[in-house]
Amino acid sequence: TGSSRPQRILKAVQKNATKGDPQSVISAIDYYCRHKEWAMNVGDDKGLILDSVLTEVNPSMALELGTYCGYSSVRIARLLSPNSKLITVEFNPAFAAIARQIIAYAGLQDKVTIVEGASGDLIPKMKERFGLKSFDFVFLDHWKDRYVPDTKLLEDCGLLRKGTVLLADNVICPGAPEYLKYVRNNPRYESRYYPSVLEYTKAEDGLEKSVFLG
Ligand SMILES: O=C(NCCCCc1cc2cnccc2s1)c1cc(-c2ccc(F)cc2)cc(O)c1O
Ligand SMILES: [Mg+2]
Repeated sequence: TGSSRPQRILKAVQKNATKGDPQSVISAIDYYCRHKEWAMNVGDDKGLILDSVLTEVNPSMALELGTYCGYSSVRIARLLSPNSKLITVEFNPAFAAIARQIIAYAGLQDKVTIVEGASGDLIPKMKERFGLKSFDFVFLDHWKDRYVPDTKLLEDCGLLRKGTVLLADNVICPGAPEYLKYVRNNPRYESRYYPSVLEYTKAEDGLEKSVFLG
């Protein structure tokens, strides 16, 4: 049994990035996934949009659904103010283990909590587990058919507040058509589409930003 793709990504970070330097970790992953082997990170094109939305929101409490190798966790956490936190949820324990090491290599372990499990099970437990009122920012990057049920779950669990920003990856490729319908036809959301490309390719993809109006 050889190494996994996430393990090879971790190796590339350890070889090419500088410990404690988040930007060098991001660049090392982007270089590896563009020139050696593709992987489902949000990537550098959509990453710039993620950065700009994050800088605008400046969240104290952020949630990410879908950690994978921790690429977007590093992108998000590097821009958080002191004392702000990111909770990131990953279903696959092997992915979570790699992400923990990549986030630590970037020096961001104090800002990021990785939680393993299914979003549908974990979201209802978040308030009590983390003593939080609500999220200021949510990045959806997990199973595309979970975007709608989990958004409804976040609403029902009182984890969204007036002004919470949801940012969804892959709304074109692989696609989240039900989610686009849900947020675009819902008076409780103000939505905007940011056109871009699928990570490391020329295929069309984009991010949907939706502000919860309460
Ligand atoms: O599937 C994608 N991401 C989700 C996988 C994570 C599964 C989880 C479920 C779950 C449940 N609960 C909690 C945490 C989690 S994490 C994905 C796929 C592509 C892609 C793949 C092939 C292709 F040809 C073109 C695009 C691109 C992307 O940017 C993606 O994000
Ligand atoms: Mg994605």
